Amino acid sequence: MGLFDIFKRKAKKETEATQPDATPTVEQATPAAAEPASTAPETVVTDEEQATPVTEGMNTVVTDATAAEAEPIATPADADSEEPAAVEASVSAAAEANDEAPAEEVDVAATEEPTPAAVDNPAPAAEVESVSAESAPTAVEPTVTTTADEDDEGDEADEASVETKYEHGLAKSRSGFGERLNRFLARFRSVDEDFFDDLEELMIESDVGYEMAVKLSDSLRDEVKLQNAKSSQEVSNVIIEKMVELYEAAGENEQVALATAPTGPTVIMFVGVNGAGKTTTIGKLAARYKQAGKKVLLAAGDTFRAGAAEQLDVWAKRDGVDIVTGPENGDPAAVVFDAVKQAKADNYDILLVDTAGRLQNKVNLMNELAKMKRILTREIPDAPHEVLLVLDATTGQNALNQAKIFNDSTDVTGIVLTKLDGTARGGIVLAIRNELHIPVKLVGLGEQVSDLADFDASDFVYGLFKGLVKVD
Ligand SMILES: Nc1nc2c(ncn2[C@@H]2O[C@H](COP(=O)(O)OP(=O)(O)OP(=O)(O)O)[C@@H](O)[C@H]2O)c(=O)[nH]1
Repeated sequence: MGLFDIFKRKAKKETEATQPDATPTVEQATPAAAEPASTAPETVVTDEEQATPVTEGMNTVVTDATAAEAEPIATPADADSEEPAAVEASVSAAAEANDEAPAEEVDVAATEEPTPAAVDNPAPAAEVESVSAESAPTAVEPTVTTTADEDDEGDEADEASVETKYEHGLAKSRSGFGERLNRFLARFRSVDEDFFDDLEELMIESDVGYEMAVKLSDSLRDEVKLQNAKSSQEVSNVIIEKMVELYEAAGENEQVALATAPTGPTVIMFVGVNGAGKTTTIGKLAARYKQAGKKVLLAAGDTFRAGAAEQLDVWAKRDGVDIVTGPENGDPAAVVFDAVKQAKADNYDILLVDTAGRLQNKVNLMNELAKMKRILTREIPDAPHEVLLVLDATTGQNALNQAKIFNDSTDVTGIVLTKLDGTARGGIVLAIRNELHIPVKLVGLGEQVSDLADFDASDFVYGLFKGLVKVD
């Protein structure tokens, strides 16, 4: 679906939602007020005086009062609060880009794969903890039960709540992008080489990646479409429209829905560096499955980081799901083995496997992940059904480098992009699609249990550009 279709559909839904009855109100009768609140300015930038003045260190002003109210523009301090993405070659180095510096590095190669005997009798290694829903603390989100009659209404409400999550979660990116776009448009005089240089800079600052930035400016150059764009609003629309076109083209045939096992437990393995949000994502996803009536088991496969199993245990209790843990510094493969056995024997629907996030080098990482996968596959031939790489969106290009390393180590089937709410550069989604061709399947839009959403390209695009695109 094209950019303007998305915006028209969403704007229509919003209008319907805000105008429940057909009786025109005084506000509706006024053309200006009938305009969606998100409407971006139609500023014709023709000379110095008319250009929106942008001063480093000051808030950029959106010239249209309505848009300014709806979309407060981030201060440069906000937008620039993230460290410039450093290019790191090793997994350890990439892990250091995260705020939380884990204490230890573990040489997994030194850890023996469990011998068949050990695997057959791994009793001392792991501990299965059953958490009854009654004894568990109340989950952050209330369980919603619906009758069949309420299903349609429920679906609409769910859809609306997902859209709202995206809108709120992407507020920082939207204002960051808006601020950069305003700065760019303030400099816009004519479509010349400086224009394309500035455009590439704008895109790179927004984390869309160098390749995507160049692709975008090249395709705009080719089309010379911008030659006809007279106002800053038209220029802005053309740029965003082209970006969405390239984004959609790069994602053809991507399967974004999470895979499920045809029979038996669905096994999902989570990989990624420490601090990316693996545990939190597992906790959020477990809550979601539990609410959908599934029997869920967690495997605390990160035995190396002190406190990792405890952190997952807190989520298990909160969600009212079961967990298999092992001793600290024990063999994670033994935990995985116990968990998959348990999942099969006790008819669990879902097994979510946490893994270590920090290993000494790529070879160790590869060995460790391969070992876990082998154990899962031995017990359930088509498992793991998903290997989800958890990436922290605030680490920008570093997240891309991590993705390349992990993808070399194990076949990643999808990406969970966390902390999108914490970045002013949501363009990372475009870079991932363009450079990695691994589908983003889930997005983290906050720290609460409900702040996890299936990735939806339309909701994402709307959340990112709302207020910057004008639909006639
Ligand atoms: N704002 C925000 N914070 C998040 C999100 N996902 C995770 N976090 C936070 O990120 C921090 C790290 O998350 P964890 O789940 O512990 O990360 P991890 O990858 O499991 O890290 P290790 O346990 O060290 O391997 C926590 O403070 C989480 O609350 C998100 O989508 N948005």
